[in-house]
Amino acid sequence: MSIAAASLCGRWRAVTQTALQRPTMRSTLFVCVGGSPNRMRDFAIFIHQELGLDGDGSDIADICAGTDRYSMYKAGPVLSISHGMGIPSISIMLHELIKLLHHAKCRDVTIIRIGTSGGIGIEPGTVVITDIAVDAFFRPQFEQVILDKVVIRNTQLDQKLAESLLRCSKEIDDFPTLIGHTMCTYDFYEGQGRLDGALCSFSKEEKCEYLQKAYIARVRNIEMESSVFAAMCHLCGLKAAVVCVTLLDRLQGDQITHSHGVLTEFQKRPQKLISSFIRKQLQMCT
Ligand SMILES: O=P(O)(O)O[C@H]1O[C@H](CO)[C@@H](O)[C@H]1O
Ligand SMILES: O=c1cc[nH]c(=O)[nH]1
Repeated sequence: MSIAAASLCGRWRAVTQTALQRPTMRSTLFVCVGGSPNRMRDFAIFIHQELGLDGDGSDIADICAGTDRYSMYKAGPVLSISHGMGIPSISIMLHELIKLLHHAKCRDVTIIRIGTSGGIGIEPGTVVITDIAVDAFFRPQFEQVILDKVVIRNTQLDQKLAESLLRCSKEIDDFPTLIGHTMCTYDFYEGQGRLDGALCSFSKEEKCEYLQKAYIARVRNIEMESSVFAAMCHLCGLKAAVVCVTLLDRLQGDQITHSHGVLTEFQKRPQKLISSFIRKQLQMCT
């Protein structure tokens, strides 16, 4: 365990056990993760208000304030944690989180990544619930190098949870939501077939051909964490989902051109869906 995680352990145990012991909340803990510390703070405040907890939540404290590697907030039975960008970053956070959940004896944990992504052939603003994460070759697997060996791990997410989330989205009906494959890459630019990075070694035609192949392989969005997230949660027996809004349609271009206001509203969509889902799970009225 890293120093950051070790110093958190006592506090974490108190935090998670309080959540588990709340009689009205039942023994359910929801962990929501996403790249940006600000987004995850906003989500913590939003869910605090949605759950009708005391106050407006604006004084919520970062449980991980001792490190700037990630932020963690607690609102009732919900933990909201940032993980940075990319597989190595989320993987470190998940190792530490899963150990802490274990030491705190947490049971019945549902973990959901709420993020952003690039869509393929779907309207920008669509929320994609991932059924399986695939790699850049459209294979449903995550390759973990351990010592000098490549270990292949399963990237299947919880199908029942994905279907429950889709049902929940139909009740909100404010924005399009679908279930599809999510491609997880190691890079935002060349790794996602962008022509506008500092380096680019392929033509527009090659890029279009690749993204069309992805669409045919049932990939509906691209992001950078889902495969290791799915693999680690699957191996550790955590019920997990990935719910990402698409900021653009990659078949139309590479640059995110919507206004700040539109993008802010898009980023709220997975949060609204997850809030509605959590409220239902806790059997609160919508
Ligand atoms: O919206 P978040 O959770 O930050 O995730 C997406 O955004 C980042 C790229 O801008 C990558 O980490 C990608 O997975
Ligand atoms: O195109 C995009 C948008 C958000 N995040 C990604 O990884 N890719």
